This record gives sequence, structure tokens and C-alpha cells, in this order.
Amino acid sequence: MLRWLTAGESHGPELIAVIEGMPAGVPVTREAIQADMQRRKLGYGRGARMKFEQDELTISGGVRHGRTMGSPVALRIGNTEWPKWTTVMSAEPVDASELTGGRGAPLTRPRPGHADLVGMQKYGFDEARPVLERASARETAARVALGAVARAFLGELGIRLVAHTLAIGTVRVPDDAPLPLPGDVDLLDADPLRCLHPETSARMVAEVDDAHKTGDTLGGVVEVLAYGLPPGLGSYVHWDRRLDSRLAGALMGIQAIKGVEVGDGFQTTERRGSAAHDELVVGAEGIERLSDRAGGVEGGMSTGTVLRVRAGMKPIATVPHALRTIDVATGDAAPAHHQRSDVCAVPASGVVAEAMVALVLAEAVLEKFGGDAVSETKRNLESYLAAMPEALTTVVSDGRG
Ligand SMILES: Cc1cc2nc3c(=O)[nH]c(=O)nc-3n(C[C@H](O)[C@H](O)[C@H](O)COP(=O)(O)O)c2cc1C
Ligand SMILES: C=C(O[C@@H]1CC(C(=O)O)=C[C@@H](OP(=O)(O)O)[C@H]1O)C(=O)O
Repeated sequence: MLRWLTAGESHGPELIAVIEGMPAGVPVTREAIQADMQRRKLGYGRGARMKFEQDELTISGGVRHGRTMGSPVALRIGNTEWPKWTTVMSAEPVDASELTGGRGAPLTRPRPGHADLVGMQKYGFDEARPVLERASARETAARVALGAVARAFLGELGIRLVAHTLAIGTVRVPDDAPLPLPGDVDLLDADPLRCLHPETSARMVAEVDDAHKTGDTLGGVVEVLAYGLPPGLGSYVHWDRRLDSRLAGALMGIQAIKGVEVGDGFQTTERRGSAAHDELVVGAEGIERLSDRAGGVEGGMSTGTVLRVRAGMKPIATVPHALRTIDVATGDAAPAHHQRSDVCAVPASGVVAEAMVALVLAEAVLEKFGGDAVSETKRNLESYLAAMPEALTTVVSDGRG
């Protein structure tokens, strides 16, 4: 069983992440995790905070000499901005007089579209600070750190992931553009929007500029691809064991994600059955699918073809051209609170989505193949594939072709 948790607030001293159930022998280094966290900070349209705040990673447990030991992997991500927040976010009680102005001023004008108002109602707060501190997507730095460990584990089994930006607002990569391969990650990271289609990327930049100029914000769509999966991860036997259900839950669990598609998703609903599925033929190396509309999942199980899932992000709620709200301290109409914000965080969401998919796949792999050491997981996976009757063998796409 693989389980993981994160803790920590947006302006607290640090984020904490723990993953339990990772086999021994997985290569994990501070440098590799830090590199993934750095990728999450990229993207045209991110706010100033991404530039001045640094993620300071410490591996506090579970790793020795660059390899996991089978014990819980514990990670700390220190926040270099903490010295500015020691009073506002102090764990110890502070005097009310210390919280009167600046950062300490009560946030009583909840932002429509953020967690502010309902969080106050639910947890009994009279201002939004304690709500937004945890609702904030700052927490996704911890998920990306855990996802880096999951990705390293999957990498040992030949499973490789890549995420890219498919749309920013209404600007979308053409349907016939080639899919990114795992080897394209550096190219994607070098693009301002993490988009592999240069013409579309340039239009996306213009779209972000326009939203910025008009005091507005943007959402979009990201896609995650996983290459090298064996058939049979997940199961059709129960709803909560379906791989697509678990992927959808994990992706919807990312702040601001409002829709998930597997494969061609909603587009499939517009097709007739004769043009909606992936027909099977016998090829040189076994059974092949003539198309990949299903996105690598049939019956809640991986098919062994490329896994393709998409997540749709709503526009950022902290709109500079502030939305109408109520000041809950006075009951009067007021503009929503706004200090600074991302204009667009879709490219970062792609990196987070990749981490979430890696965590779900790592869990599904361990459920099927087990293993206290990654070498054992690998042996079990190989023997499962070797024992597959020839008449049932499909070609696994490793993303090299
Ligand atoms: C990477 C990332 C960055 C985000 N940056 C902001 C931001 O700067 N301002 C903002 O209001 N929301 C931002 N959000 C979205 C909010 O966290 C999210 O809308 C909020 O937690 C409410 O949750 P919901 O949108 O799922 O209802 C970001 C989300 C992600 C994934
Ligand atoms: C800090 C991060 O993202 C933050 C997520 C976020 C939100 O409301 O989700 C709001 C912004 O923070 P602030 O309101 O303090 O400017 C983002 O910068 C991060 O991704 O590391």
C-alpha cells in the first residue's frame, strides 16, 4: 500500500510531505526533487512570488546514499519568505495589537471563486487568512516533491511521464499536433507556456499579456501522458479500483481543476460507436490498436498503450480587476481582497498534474506487483508480462518511437 500526506501553510515556515510504502532501492536525490519543484515555478503569467520565494528542500528520512530504504520518505520544503510572516503565521499565540496592519490585517472581503467564504463558514473563522493559507496551491510544491519520488520509482520500471499545456483560455493546440514524448521535457520546460507547438505558444503568450493588461486572469487545459505502462493496472471489478476513477479524483484534487478527461473524453460523446473506439488488429509483435481514442484505459484498467488524461483549470480567482463581494466585518458591498496573484498558472498545473498521475500510477503498480525492493517489483512485472499467452499479448508503447 502506498500512502502520502502533506502539511503546512502557504506562508508558514515550511511544507512537510511524507510518503509511506515506497520500495527500497529507488534512486532519490535532493537535486532531482528540487529540479521538479523548480519546473513547477515556471510558466508565463505566474506572479512575482515565484521569483523571490525559494523552495529549500531537506530529505529528512527514508533515503540513504541516494536510494530509498523502504521506510517512509519524509521531505521538508522550507520557505525563504518565512521571516516576513513569523508574527502573522506564528504557531504560538500573539497579541492582537501585533496583527493590526499590513500582512496581519484581517481579510474580511472573501474572493469569489476561492475557498475564503465557505472556509470561514465551515471552520468558524471571522476572516479568510486561516482558510487561504491551506487552500493555496503553495501546497502543490509538496505534491510535486512526492511525485518526483513516485516518478523515480516508475522510471525504474520503464514507465515515463510527460505533461504539456493544451490550451490557455480559448487558444488551443491543434488536434492533429504530435503528442509530446518523455524526451521532450526539456523542450517543454524551455517554452514559456510548456507548449510544444510554437505557433500556439506565441498566441498563448499574447493571450496572457492581454489578460494581464486588462486586469484579468486565465485558465486552460493540461494533458499528462504516461508511456511504458503494462496492461492491467486498476480493475473493472469495483468502482474505487478503476484506474480512470482514481486518476480523475487525483486530478480534481488539484486546486482550481474543474474537469478531467480520459483520452478523447467529451469529444468521444459526439461520435458514433463505429468511430469512437480503438479497433484491434494483429501486428508483427502482437495485438495492436488502430487508434488511441480511449487514452490507454479500458474497463478501468491500463491497456498498455499511452495513457492520456487531461485536466481543465478555471481562471485564477484573485482577479486584479477585483470582483464584487461583501465585507463580512461590516456587511457592506466591497471589492474582493487582492494583493498580488498569478494571471495564469496553467503550465504549473501541468507539472502538478504529472506528479498526481505519477502517485496514482505508483500506487496501482504496487497494488498489482508488490515488492519491498524495486528489483522485486520489476521481477514481478516482467514475469507477469512473460506469462501472458501469446494470443493476448499487446505492444507496450515506451515513447521512444
Ligand atoms: C499552481 C497553481 C497556482 C495558483 N495560483 C493562484 C493565485 O495566484 N491566485 C488565486 O486566487 N488562485 C490560485 N490558484 C487557484 C486556487 O488555489 C484555487 O482556486 C482555490 O484553492 C480554490 O479552490 P477551487 O478553485 O478548486 O475551488 C492556483 C492554483 C494552482 C494549481
Ligand atoms: C505560492 C504559490 O502559489 C500561490 C497560490 C495561490 C493560491 O491562492 O492558490 C496564491 C498565490 O499566493 P499569494 O496570494 O501569496 O501571492 C500564489 O503565489 C506556489 O505555487 O508556490
